[in-house]
Amino acid sequence: MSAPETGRLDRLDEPYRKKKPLLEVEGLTAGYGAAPVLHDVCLTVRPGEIVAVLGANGAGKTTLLRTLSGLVRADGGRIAFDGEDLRKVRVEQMVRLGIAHVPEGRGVVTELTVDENLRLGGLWRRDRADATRALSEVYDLFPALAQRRASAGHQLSGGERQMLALGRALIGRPRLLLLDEPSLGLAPRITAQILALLRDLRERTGLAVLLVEQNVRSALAIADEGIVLSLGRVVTRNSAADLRDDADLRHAYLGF
Ligand SMILES: Nc1ncnc2c1ncn2[C@@H]1O[C@H](COP(=O)(O)OP(=O)(O)OP(=O)(O)O)[C@@H](O)[C@H]1O
Repeated sequence: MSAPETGRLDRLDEPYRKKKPLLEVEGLTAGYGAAPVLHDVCLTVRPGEIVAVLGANGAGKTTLLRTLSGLVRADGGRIAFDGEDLRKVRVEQMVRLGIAHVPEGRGVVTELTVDENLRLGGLWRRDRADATRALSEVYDLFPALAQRRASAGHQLSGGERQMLALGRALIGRPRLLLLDEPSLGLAPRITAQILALLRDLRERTGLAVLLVEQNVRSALAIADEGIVLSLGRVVTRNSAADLRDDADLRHAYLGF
C-alpha cells in the first residue's frame, strides 16, 4: 500500500491550518480480537475543522470512532485530545473532557421523552441553571424537537430521532463531535439540514467534527478535509475541495 497522499493538505483554508490540533491520532491499531481492524491510522482534527472519514463498507470507519471514544480498546498508537492521552481516559469521562460520540443507529432511549433524553446528555452539569440554558439552546437549534418535547422517543420520525441524538450530544457543549452516519435512513432534505447545522455550529462555536458518512458528496460538501480508509488503513488524506473536484482522486479513492 502506498503512503497516504498528504501534500495537498497545505492548501486547506486558513485559519484552520494554523490552529493547534485538538485531536491527534498516530499509529493507531485496534480491533475486536486477534486480527486488528485498524492499522497504523494517523489523523488530526483542529478546532473548528470538519474532517470526513470515508471508505467502503467494512473499511473500519465505525471502529475508528468507537476506538477514539474508548468503546474499543486501542492495541497500539497514540490518541491525544488537547494534549491529553485519551487512552488513559475512561469512557464516562469523555463527555466532561469535551468529546461527544453520536453512534450509528442513534442511541435514543425510546421509552423516555425528548426532554428526558436531552436532560440525560446534561446530567453531569452541576449547575441546574446552566443545564436549563443548554437545553433551551438545543431547542433553539432544533425547533422540531421543542414542539415534541413531551413525546416519547419511539413516537419520533427517523429525522427527529437523529436530531435528538445530535441535540443530546450538543447539550454537553462538546469541543469535538464524533458523528457516525448521520444520514442513515434519512430523506436527503433532512440530511442536508443536519449537515448545514454542523457547518453553522462550527462557524459559530468552533466545534470540531469527525464525520463518518456513506453519502460522500454530502460529507465533502461541508468538510474541510477528507480521509479515506481502506481495509483499516488511511489510503489518502486530502482537502475536501480536492476530493470533490479532482476526478482522478475521486476515481482512485472513492470509486466515482
Ligand atoms: N463488534 C465487532 N466484532 C468483531 N468484528 C467487528 C465488530 N464490528 C465490526 N467488526 C468488523 O470490523 C471491520 C470494520 O467494521 P466497521 O463497522 O468499523 O466498518 P465501517 O467502515 O464502519 O463499515 P460500514 O460502512 O458498513 O458501517 C469489519 O470487517 C467488521 O466485520
